Amino acid sequence: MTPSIACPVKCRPHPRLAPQPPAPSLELLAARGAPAAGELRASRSPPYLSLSRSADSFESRAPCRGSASARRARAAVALGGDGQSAALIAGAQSRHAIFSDELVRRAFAAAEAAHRGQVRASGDPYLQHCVETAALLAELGAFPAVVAAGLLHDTVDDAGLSYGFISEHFGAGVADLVKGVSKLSHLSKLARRNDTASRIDEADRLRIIFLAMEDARAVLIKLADRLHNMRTLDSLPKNKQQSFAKETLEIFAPLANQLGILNWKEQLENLCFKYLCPDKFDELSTSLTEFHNRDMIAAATRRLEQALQVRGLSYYAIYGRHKSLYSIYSKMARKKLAMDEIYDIHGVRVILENKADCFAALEIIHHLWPRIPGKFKDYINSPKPNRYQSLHTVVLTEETLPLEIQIRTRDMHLQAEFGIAAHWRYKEVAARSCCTSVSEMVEWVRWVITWHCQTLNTDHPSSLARDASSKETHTIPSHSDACLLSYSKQCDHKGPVLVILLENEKMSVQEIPQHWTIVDLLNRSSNSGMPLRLRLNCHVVHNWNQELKMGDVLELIPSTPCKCRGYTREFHQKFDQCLAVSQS
Ligand SMILES: Nc1nc2c(ncn2[C@@H]2O[C@H](COP(=O)(O)OP(=O)(O)OP(=O)(O)O)[C@@H](O)[C@H]2O)c(=O)[nH]1
Ligand SMILES: Nc1ncnc2c1ncn2[C@@H]1O[C@H](COP(=O)(O)OP(=O)(O)OP(=O)(O)O)[C@@H](O)[C@H]1O
Repeated sequence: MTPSIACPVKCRPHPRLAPQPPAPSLELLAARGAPAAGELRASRSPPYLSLSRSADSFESRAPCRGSASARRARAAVALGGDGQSAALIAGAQSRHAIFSDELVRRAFAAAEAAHRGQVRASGDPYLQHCVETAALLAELGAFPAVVAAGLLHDTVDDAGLSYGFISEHFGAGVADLVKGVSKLSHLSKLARRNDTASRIDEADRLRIIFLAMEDARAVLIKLADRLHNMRTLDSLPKNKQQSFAKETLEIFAPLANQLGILNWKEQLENLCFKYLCPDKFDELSTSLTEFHNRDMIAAATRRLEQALQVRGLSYYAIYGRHKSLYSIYSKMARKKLAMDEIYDIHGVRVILENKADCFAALEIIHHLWPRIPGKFKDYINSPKPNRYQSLHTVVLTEETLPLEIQIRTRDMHLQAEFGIAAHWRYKEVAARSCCTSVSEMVEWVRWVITWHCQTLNTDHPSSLARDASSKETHTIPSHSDACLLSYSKQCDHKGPVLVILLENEKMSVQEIPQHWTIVDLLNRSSNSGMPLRLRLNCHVVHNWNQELKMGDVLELIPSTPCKCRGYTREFHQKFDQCLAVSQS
């Protein structure tokens, strides 16, 4: 007898990565890649909420209110917040049980006190943004610490709470996450000011830095923050909408894709599309009504399940997805096609045990629906150069619409999702350079996120997540000092090092060889004279001969231009000595 839609499957761990997080089940992959059959979302339209915001940032900043907000936050943590917040927390709790968690409730109280009086441009309380950011993380199934950090993510930058305060009340783990999000926000702001998104290579490098310099969970929180901000972009002036949308399209949506959070990626892209090309967005949305059938995938999936059962063919998963509007638009532009020439607006995927079952399923499918000539591809017998394997066919359904069906084994599926044929890589990096160590690092982060969400995911429970008691026994894996995929100082990874250079508020993302020092970088990049001082990751630099590492932010604070070109090590040794003497 055929099993139900998705039985838990033991997945093969990626052979090159250590330590391995527990492998994700196909159920999870289905849940994250596309809704499982029977769980299809009612509409693929992006949820455009009507929250609005102010000009330069997403909130109206209150005057310097750090110490007062810290006092209120301290009181709120002790007392559990004030009565006014009851409706917001109750709303959040009704959506996600995690908002009843003790740590999360205290974080809510602290965020409420810290942001009290701050409003969005729409007039909505700022706290609403914090709650929505945390709710997005809760939807992914994040740990309480991550949800708490989501609630607190702006309290350091925008409400004057300190790292020490958060660490004292919520632990160093939560404080580190908040600090990480702050760093990412800072870099993102610089990137917007410098229009980094317009320079593809720099945008690529910036994403890599984001992944390399922070705990993957801080990136998750930043993504959730950006998704909610994109959903509430309406009241910003047009130029701000454009710069947020541009940055989101080039940096945050690809990040979500690399991390395997496809649902967020699609929402971000659709929102960017709406703000960047409003006319095209409206035109395609209208045309799509002709080619889009909300119920077709669920109906086709049911029919296919029944047919497989009748033939006694077991399968691991069957699920479908509607292609997003932005993906349709991109494919039309890339291939110069009209909408009626896009055959995968509706798609279904079937995952089976072995090759023979794949071909048997193909035969069943071709009996169920007439095939569209010229659309069958046998990547099982003829794998793509990147080792992607699958059978693809397009059939015409009862609704007289094309349906693309992909058929593969679970190993082929894991290869397509996590291996060299991984979707993010196949889509985005083919045309761009991406060194092996960076690819591996992204794979690692993706595994971590997948593992993290699977373990905790409450909306799509897996065999692992069902046992609530198992939650606390897992912590997110991290690189050991010896791990080659880590970019920590101790590691001797083989790829280039990416650092951020700030000069007069101008930011550039620089690729430098391993073991380069600050002096090496200055010699290469500066032509505007000798900087008076340097700051590395916000600390004044005394030793200019120190090596730079992945994700370092080097700030040049210039003095008057000087005619001498080049910075010799000897000069800097002397300079350092002078500095040391003057500071002693
Ligand atoms: N992960 C992954 N998916 C792939 C790869 N190649 C194809 N696919 C999937 O298969 C779908 C269709 O691929 P093909 O049958 O080769 O079709 P195509 O030549 O791209 O063009 P169309 O037939 O117009 O879609 C893509 O939209 C992807 O979903 C790959 O290398 N890696
Ligand atoms: N037939 C299908 N059934 C289920 N999921 C699919 C199917 N085709 C693609 N997907 C998944 O849906 C997500 C979004 O796919 P999308 O159509 O945007 O990109 P794509 O498949 O690479 O298409 P293309 O390159 O043709 O534009 C990806 O995770 C992809 O693996």
